[in-house]
Amino acid sequence: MIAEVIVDIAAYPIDKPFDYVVPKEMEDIVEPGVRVKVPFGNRKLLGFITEIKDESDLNIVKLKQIEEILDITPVLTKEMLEMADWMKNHVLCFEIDALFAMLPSALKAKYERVIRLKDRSRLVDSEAQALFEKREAIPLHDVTSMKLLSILKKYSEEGIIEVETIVKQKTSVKKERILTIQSETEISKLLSLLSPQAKKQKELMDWMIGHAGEILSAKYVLESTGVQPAVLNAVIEKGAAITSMEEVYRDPNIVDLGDHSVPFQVTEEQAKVMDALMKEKDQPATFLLHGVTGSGKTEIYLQMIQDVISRGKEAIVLVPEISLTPQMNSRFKSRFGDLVAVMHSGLSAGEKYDEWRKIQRGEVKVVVGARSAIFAPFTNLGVIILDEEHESTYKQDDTPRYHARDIAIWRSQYYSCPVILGSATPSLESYARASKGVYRLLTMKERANHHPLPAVHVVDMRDELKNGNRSMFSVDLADAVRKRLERKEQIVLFLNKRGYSSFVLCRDCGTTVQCPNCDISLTYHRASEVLRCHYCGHEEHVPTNCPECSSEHIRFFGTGTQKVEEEVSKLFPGARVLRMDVDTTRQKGAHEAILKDFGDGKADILLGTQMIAKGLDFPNITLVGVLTADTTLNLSDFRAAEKTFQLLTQVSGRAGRHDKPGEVFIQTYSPEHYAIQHAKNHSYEPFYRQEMMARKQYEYPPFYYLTLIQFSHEDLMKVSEYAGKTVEWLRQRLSDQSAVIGPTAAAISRVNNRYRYQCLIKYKKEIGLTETLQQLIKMYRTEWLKTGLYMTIDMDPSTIM
Ligand SMILES: Nc1ncnc2c1ncn2[C@@H]1O[C@H](COP(=O)(O)OP(=O)(O)OP(=O)(O)O)[C@@H](O)[C@H]1O
Ligand SMILES: [Zn+2]
Ligand SMILES: [Zn+2]
Repeated sequence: MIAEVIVDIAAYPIDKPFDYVVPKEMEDIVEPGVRVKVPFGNRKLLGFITEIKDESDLNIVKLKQIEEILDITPVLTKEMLEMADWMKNHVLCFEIDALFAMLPSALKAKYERVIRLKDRSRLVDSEAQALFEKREAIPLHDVTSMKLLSILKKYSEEGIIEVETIVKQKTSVKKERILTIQSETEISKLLSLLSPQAKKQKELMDWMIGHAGEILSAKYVLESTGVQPAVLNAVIEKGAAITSMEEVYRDPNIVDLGDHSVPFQVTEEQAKVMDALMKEKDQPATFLLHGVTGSGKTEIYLQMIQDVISRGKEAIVLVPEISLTPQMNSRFKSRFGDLVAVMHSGLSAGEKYDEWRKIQRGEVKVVVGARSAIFAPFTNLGVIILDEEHESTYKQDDTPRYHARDIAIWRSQYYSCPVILGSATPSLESYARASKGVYRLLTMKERANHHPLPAVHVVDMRDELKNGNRSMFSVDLADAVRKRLERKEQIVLFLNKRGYSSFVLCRDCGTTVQCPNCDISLTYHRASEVLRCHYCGHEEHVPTNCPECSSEHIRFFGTGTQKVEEEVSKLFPGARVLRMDVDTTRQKGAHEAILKDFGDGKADILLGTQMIAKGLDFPNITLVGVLTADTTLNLSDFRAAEKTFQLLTQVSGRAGRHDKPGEVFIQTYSPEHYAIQHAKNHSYEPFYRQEMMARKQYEYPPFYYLTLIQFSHEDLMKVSEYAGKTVEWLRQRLSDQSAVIGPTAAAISRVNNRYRYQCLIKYKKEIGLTETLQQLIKMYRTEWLKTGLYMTIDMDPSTIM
């Protein structure tokens, strides 16, 4: 018996499975989707069995043997193996990269595997009985008899045993110090021996007498009594309590934001949409649900999923970045409870693996998660939903460079179930497809409560400057804020993008302080008084003199959220502000905590970046202020206008969602720009038409396809040489239907001391492009890589910067 194995060796020039001989005794156990350890050269590698066959085309004598089996039941389904086969050509990656993308990281390396006994009474084989005699769990590694392994495989399928992966977390398992307080008599005895100077210890022991015999966490004791840890330790040492470390259950933090647990009576528009969906609930159809902000798209998702669950099927819901939308989480949990798993980047490897297992075992029916949740190992999918489908986070910018939407559509065909792409501002691509009838367009033009969309005012900041207002608040916005503060209503202040916004500038010579490794300005962090590079992590102190001209007139410039916060406290003394940005949300659960506080009315103003633009649904928000609309507009990217329009529409949509009417102020230096004007009027379609004309004229998607090839090298000459070679090579091979543009230096021309170049292929139809690029990759991996060059190919770049 021969197994085809995809091995974990990404630097290899060719992407193909290798044949291995299956040792006789393993024959009953191996099957596609199982992980194995195999010899490769003089190394041992992790691999996946993709196929079992009787014979090899190669000389059997030369074939090596599988060395070890890591799973007794497959971790990859047949569907995943097929999907990987499709992905490697679709996104130009190696099959192994596709397979790894589908699994939680816990299964990517070789972690310890443990067989756990679940039902002793059904252990019938004497060998198995002997194995588990006196033990509930044994390392899989210890089972060397293949006969025994094949018995265990059968048990595992029948649910008598279970194989678990023990994940050794870098941060170690979450443990808490637990105290068992001694009896009253014991503590009284200790008290009598205490020296009279030890007042604090006496205080603590007195408190403990009131809690004699209780089991409490050390944290609780410290918080309740206010004593220092040293005092607690001294008392424990004397014997007033016994301590132990106990593991706390890993539970992805979901804050209950008080959501409806029963379905709403649908509105007329919602009912129409539901009807259309229900008619094709068994069809692999892709729907584009275009509904204005607050139209109740989430309610559609919830009711659709309710139906899917009632038919015994499963649902995947993707959200752009779940840690940014705790409200979504909370809504799904309150409707479906324990049937929901969550998957996002904020979870530890262990938590992710726990959630993944819940899905694989069929314990949950719904997964709500970020991009990679599209690979959730469900086997009976009934619907796949992408909320905010226009978001660029659905595209992975690293190998494998897949778009979750494409994977969703592939899976929907596999299971013959619908895909719902939802957005108030669909991507141009999706809307164009819907207009052509490739997707079904469903529209909701009204808010669920029939209230109007908020009134949007565009403020020309050039006029403010002319009138001598140098503040970042226009007179009108400042007035509006004051009114809300008086009326005790809530305000969202949105600062477009943090990155470039806060840098150090010399007022005499105009120099900005640059990263020594990258071609970009350093960002100023006020809290720690340092300059930091967001590309390579370089950090330095703020200089007192300009590095170029030595002038002392060097100061930070721009509008970071911290600076806005300071200005707010000056302009609106007494206003309570919550700031939500990368700095304030570093800690786990911080997003949820900030939103909960805001929802509970503990602040008047929520100030933040991109992460507050989406998904917020709070009744008391009546004013949204966009401090700087222009940042995204000025990006040298063909999607700049689209991104600006989307962002402004989304953030405006946070205002006036419930009974109180909303108002929005957009501050800009280019008020006449069509992206801003159409956002002001909430007019998606006119924006779409105008933007489509521009795309057509400049030959960009969705009229043309793009492939971006990027190069980097420590040596500037080398990188431009290889980029040039590639362009020549491609021009010789591609038809004259395609344009190869470049080579040019990338917008950020140096990162981490590597110079960056790129070229762009624009085409409408290019048969054989994939094969040509695969040849290019082979050439790169066999020859160019050795010279220190890196090359990446993106068949559907989300940006070309
Ligand atoms: N049929 C309904 N009856 C009453 N209230 C509803 C109904 N449907 C939705 N709502 C409420 O209307 C508000 C807006 O709905 P939802 O958040 O689902 O909108 P959305 O389309 O997802 O908006 P956005 O794109 O801005 O996130 C929510 O508070 C929701 O609870
Ligand atoms: Zn200077
Ligand atoms: Zn840098």
